[in-house]
Amino acid sequence: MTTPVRVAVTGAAGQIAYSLLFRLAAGDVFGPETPIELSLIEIEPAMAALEGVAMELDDCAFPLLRRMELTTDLARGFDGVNWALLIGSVPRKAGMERRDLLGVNGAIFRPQGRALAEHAASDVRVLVVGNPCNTNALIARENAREIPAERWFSMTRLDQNRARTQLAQRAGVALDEVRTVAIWGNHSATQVPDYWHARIGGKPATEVIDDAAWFDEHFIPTVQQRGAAIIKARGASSAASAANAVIDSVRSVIHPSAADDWEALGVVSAGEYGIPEGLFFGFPVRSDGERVHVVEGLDVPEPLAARIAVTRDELIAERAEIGDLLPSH
Ligand SMILES: NC(=O)C1=CN([C@@H]2O[C@H](COP(=O)(O)OP(=O)(O)OC[C@H]3O[C@@H](n4cnc5c(N)ncnc54)[C@H](O)[C@@H]3O)[C@@H](O)[C@H]2O)C=CC1
Ligand SMILES: O=C([O-])CC(=O)C(=O)O
Repeated sequence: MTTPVRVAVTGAAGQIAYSLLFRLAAGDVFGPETPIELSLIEIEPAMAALEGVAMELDDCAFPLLRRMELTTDLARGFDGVNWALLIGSVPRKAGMERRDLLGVNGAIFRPQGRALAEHAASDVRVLVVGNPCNTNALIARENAREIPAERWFSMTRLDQNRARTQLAQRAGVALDEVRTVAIWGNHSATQVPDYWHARIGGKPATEVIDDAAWFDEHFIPTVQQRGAAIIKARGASSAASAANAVIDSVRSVIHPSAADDWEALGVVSAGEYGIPEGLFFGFPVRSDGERVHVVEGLDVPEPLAARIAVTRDELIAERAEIGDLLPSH
């Protein structure tokens, strides 16, 4: 029998988790042969709601779901986990930028980093979703340096999915015609949805969509501002699409990438494309099914370089704000 995968989900009674957990337990991420043990982590006021979610999971009678642990205790919650999906945190409201959440959310990720280093399985991989996700990931990782850099990710996949859909709709083609869409930098309004390298039906997107102004004036701002547009329309931040992006992110790490495509993930910079080492930066990445690598050697035209510099500087500024959450303090 296949060994069960043990997955911790923080914020397990929240909106994103409510769209995620049922798909995880159904096998959408690790496949129909892999049993799953869920470690559902919440804060005390949400434990009653979490009991309700767990009852619903029970009531689905998922054959793959072997065990559930419901806890507020990080040592218990992260014990032996192979994956940690760090979602639990406060979402922004209309009028806020994600970075405005650093004060309230940043402190969550320091003890979580420590507990992961002390209790998780030796092969643990961590995906940070709670915003601002790149810098929250930095806080967790800096407090858990025992976990190798290549096992940490922050989520930019929702931006990539948004970008692919915008391109497919504008070109009037099926989604799987759209390939090699990169998201550079921060999961914020400075992110760079990259149309320069995107391909549609095997050709450069800029050849297929013969409307140069559309890319800068519509495509980039639409993707950068999509989260805010959803908050305005729904009165709450994106949840089902975020959960879907969590599933896509994990799958893109554990499965080899398609030969003619790449994925979007925030990873720890090793200095690629001149990004300072240690920052969590959205890059185009490829996986061999075990390990994720940044796609290197892409030409970076000047307008793209200028935009990458803006999002890089924002991440440097965010890092400067969280000094007291780093381990030397
Ligand atoms: N990276 C991305 O692409 C996206 C990130 N997000 C972010 O994901 C986060 C969660 O969003 P939602 O699920 O909609 O929020 P939500 O408010 O519905 O749920 C958050 C849950 O986290 C729990 N929580 C708070 N502090 C916690 C802690 N210290 N430990 C464990 N659980 C804790 C809360 O009790 C709540 O149940 C937000 O920060 C949001 O901005 C949302 C969409 C996309
Ligand atoms: O915009 C937000 O606050 C939630 C989020 O990260 C997204 O939808 O991309």
